[in-house]
This record gives sequence, structure tokens and C-alpha cells, in this order.
Amino acid sequence: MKHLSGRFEIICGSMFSGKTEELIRRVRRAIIAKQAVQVFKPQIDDRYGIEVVKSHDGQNVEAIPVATPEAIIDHIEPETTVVAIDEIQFFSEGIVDVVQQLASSGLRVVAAGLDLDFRGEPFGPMPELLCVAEEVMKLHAICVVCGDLASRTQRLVNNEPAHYEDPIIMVGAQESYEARCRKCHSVPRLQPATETS
Ligand SMILES: Nc1ncnc2c1ncn2[C@@H]1O[C@H](COP(=O)(O)OP(=O)(O)O)[C@@H](O)[C@H]1O
Ligand SMILES: Cc1cn([C@H]2C[C@H](O)[C@@H](COP(=O)(O)O)O2)c(=O)[nH]c1=O
Ligand SMILES: [Zn+2]
Repeated sequence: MKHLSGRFEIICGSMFSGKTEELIRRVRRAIIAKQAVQVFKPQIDDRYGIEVVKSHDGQNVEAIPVATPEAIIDHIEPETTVVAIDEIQFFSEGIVDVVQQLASSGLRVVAAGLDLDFRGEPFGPMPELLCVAEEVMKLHAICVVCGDLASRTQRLVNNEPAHYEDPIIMVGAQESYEARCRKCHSVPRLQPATETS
């Protein structure tokens, strides 16, 4: 049975903050509630295998990898009531319309994604997704430098902070990323920032 009124819930935060664990927890509870659940992820995230969503501490659920937001719509089965999407920050802006369409058709949509990229700037479609969601949960990891709450993700290249000019998308885990607080997060620039008037 479809929910009478659909909804969109989003879980955000830095890497290692527990977004995927929380997504998996909601998926498992929905299955206990006898909901028909489909889990999606962007194809680009191949860290732990193609057809699985896996947390940093090893929990996992099966997932359908998709190359575009629109492919999610193509895969929705008639009995589905809950749609879960991990790593939603990797999708193009079209994901906003897709999520809106699914929720407006009566489905419960639950997504997890990085709010900020390694530069500390909003990641892809996240600002708009956070605005249209009925429910937002912001999680924090532990800063590996000082032990405070971590709101940022530090990218490291050869153990040094990555430069601002580096590409935004780089799939990885502990070997390239650390959770850090605002004070311990650093993003050196190769070129000085230009003044804008
Ligand atoms: N710096 C850290 N702070 C908090 N948890 C960490 C940290 N480093 C590793 N972890 C582990 O990561 C788990 C969260 O993993 P996960 O749900 O995959 O996070 P996310 O999806 O937000 O990257 C935690 O339960 C913990 O076991
Ligand atoms: C900060 C940042 C991260 N990524 C990549 C690295 C990982 O593959 C995912 C995040 O995974 P998690 O489930 O949140 O641990 O995103 C990136 O491509 N660019 C970045 O700036
Ligand atoms: Zn810190």
C-alpha cells in the first residue's frame, strides 16, 4: 500500500558521520514494517562493489547502481513504497526533480549525502535537496585531529591537504579522506583567490 502522502527525508554530514549507517537503519526498519523498499546509488561509487551500499564499519544492503537520476524512475516497481538513495551528492541537478516526482506520487524517499565537498563548499545538488526535504538530519563524525565534532571532510594526497583547485569528485575512503572540525580542516590554494567586486 502506498503512503497517502509522500515524503522526502535527507541525511547529511561529513564522511564517516554515519550517514550510510542511518540510511541502512531506516531501510531495515521499513522492511520490518513490510514496506517494499528499493535502494539506489550512483554508478560512479564502486568502492565496495557495484550492487551494494556499504557503511565504513561493514553493514550493507543490496542496491541498484544507476548512471542518471532519471534511471531511478525507470527502475521503480509498482509495489515499491520506500525509495532509498545513497551518495545522492554525486547525481546531477536532475535528481531534485526526480525526488520531488517520487515523493509527490506518494512514495517515502530517504537519501544520504555529503553536504560539503573537500573544499568545504556545498556539494552539487545538496543545497536544493535540503530545501525541498520534509525532514533533514545532519550528522557529525569525530575530528581525527582534535576529537571535537567533525563537520568537514579533509582530502589528503600523499598525506598532505589537497589543493582547492583539485577536482571535486574523487571516490575513496580512509586512504584519502579524514573527518575534521572547522578549525582542523585546511584547503591550501595553488593560486591566490581573485578579488571579486
Ligand atoms: N572519524 C570518525 N568519526 C566517527 N566515526 C568514524 C570515524 N572514522 C571511522 N568511523 C566509523 O565510520 C562509521 C560510519 O560509517 P558510515 O555510516 O559509512 O559513514 P558515512 O556514510 O557518513 O561516511 C562509524 O560508525 C565508525 O565506525
Ligand atoms: C569530500 C569528498 C568526498 N568524495 C567522495 C569520497 C567517497 O567516495 C564519497 C563519500 O562517501 P561517504 O559515504 O560519505 O563516506 O564521496 C568526493 O568525491 N569529493 C569530495 O570532495
Ligand atoms: Zn579538530
